[in-house]
Amino acid sequence: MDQQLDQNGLKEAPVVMVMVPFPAQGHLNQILHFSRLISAFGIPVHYVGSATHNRQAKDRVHGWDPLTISNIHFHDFPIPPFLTPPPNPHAPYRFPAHLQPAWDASSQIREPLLAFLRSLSLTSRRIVVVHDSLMAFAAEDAASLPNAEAYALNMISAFGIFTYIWEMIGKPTMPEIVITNDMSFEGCFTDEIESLFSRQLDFLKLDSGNLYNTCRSIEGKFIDILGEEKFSGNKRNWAVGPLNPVVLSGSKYSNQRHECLEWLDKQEPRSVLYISFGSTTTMPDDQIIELAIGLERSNQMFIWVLRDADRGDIYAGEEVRKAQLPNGYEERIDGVGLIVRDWAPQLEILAHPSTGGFVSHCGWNSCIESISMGVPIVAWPMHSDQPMNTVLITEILRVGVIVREWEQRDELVSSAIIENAINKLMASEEGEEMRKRAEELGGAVRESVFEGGTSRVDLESFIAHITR
Ligand SMILES: O=c1ccn([C@@H]2O[C@H](COP(=O)(O)OP(=O)(O)O[C@H]3O[C@H](CO)[C@@H](O)[C@H](O)[C@H]3O)[C@@H](O)[C@H]2O)c(=O)[nH]1
Repeated sequence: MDQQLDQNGLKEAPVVMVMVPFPAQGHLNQILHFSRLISAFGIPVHYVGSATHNRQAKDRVHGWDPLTISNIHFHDFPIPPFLTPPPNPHAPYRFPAHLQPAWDASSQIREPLLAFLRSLSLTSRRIVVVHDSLMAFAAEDAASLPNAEAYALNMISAFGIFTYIWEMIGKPTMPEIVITNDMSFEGCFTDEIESLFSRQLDFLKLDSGNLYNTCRSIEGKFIDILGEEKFSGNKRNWAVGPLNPVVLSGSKYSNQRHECLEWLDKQEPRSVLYISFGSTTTMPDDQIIELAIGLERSNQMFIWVLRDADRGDIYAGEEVRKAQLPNGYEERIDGVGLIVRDWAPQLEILAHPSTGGFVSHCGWNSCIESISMGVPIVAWPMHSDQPMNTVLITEILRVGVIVREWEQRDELVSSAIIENAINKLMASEEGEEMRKRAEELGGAVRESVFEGGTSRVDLESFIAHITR
């Protein structure tokens, strides 16, 4: 925003935005994509975090290059050293509890953040703090300054947020919603993360409004419900998603195209299944074997990203487990399947015309990236909001099939179950209908971010509000 003249003809400092992300890939990513959208309005954006998490966010972004945007400024704040243990493939639950030390240490950015906000406060007309809903202390810090205000950027689906609040307020009857038995967060989190959520509740009351990474064509009904007083306490809401670019250009990877994209170029349209479980899933060895066999028996072409969950510090350099595949597997699948063990360009893979389906744990980024590229999903939820996203994908939007019900989460999923779910999506009439619905929905979602689309209108309304 250019500097403006106030009524005395003096130059007013601009509105500036400070982004406060939560240090996990699926969160760093969304707030960085949001920074790109905001910076396009000429508003200076300050993205704050520890050096390692800022580096991670920049290194892994897909679809655009943050270093080409001069009004996004990264600030490395000191945090105490933290343990960065490997994920435990044999833990009794799939939640990535090994990330807890990184999350605990990152709460220590509060002190440098407050000092930074105070200094900006002296030179800016207004500071707009946009924080992850898990870093809501930033709302209290904003409230301590005369010219700052805070907004929560919600990183999960509106349906997921609705269900979470609805369970918390005692599951009131809601005639406009079909309530099903699988609408519950039971077994999704550890006690530590539940306690982190509860610590945010008082801070969140200090926010001036809520931003959502979703759009009306995906979940208009739930966006409306979240606008009701009992859900948002009369705060303003803006649904500005998908935050990921829907047209990919200027990627920092464009000069060094990943080999899997070259391989995709050679395949038939919509023929390839993409398999990836995000950045927080670690499967035990026996489950990896069943998945390998199920994939092979499905006779589909595939790209499988076979990685463990991230560590708290992805640059710490400790050894990474190399998951074992059945004997001779990689030779047998040569020409049919590709195993990727490094960081895959997911957004580019989903946008590629040869990609026809996605076996996903249903993290919200994966869901909204897949929906915005028109790719249907084989849903295999592991923890957190993923079971709720599965309900949204398979029952509400009907753009996917489920691998196994959430109640069976502790059981080994056999190769036969995996093979059936894959073939239902990739090689059945029902799957074809889902693919058509996914393509239509993708088209509507992409339109929503262009001129006149609902998410664009909400984004412009948010900009008008903060620059008032
Ligand atoms: O090789 C890879 C693996 C992942 N990704 C990207 O990494 C992100 C992964 O995010 P997501 O699909 O949301 O999964 P998680 O990493 O598991 O995300 C966590 O954060 C999300 C946002 O709160 C929640 O919805 C999830 O349940 C939670 O596990 C996506 O943008 C992917 O495109 C890649 O680009 N390449």
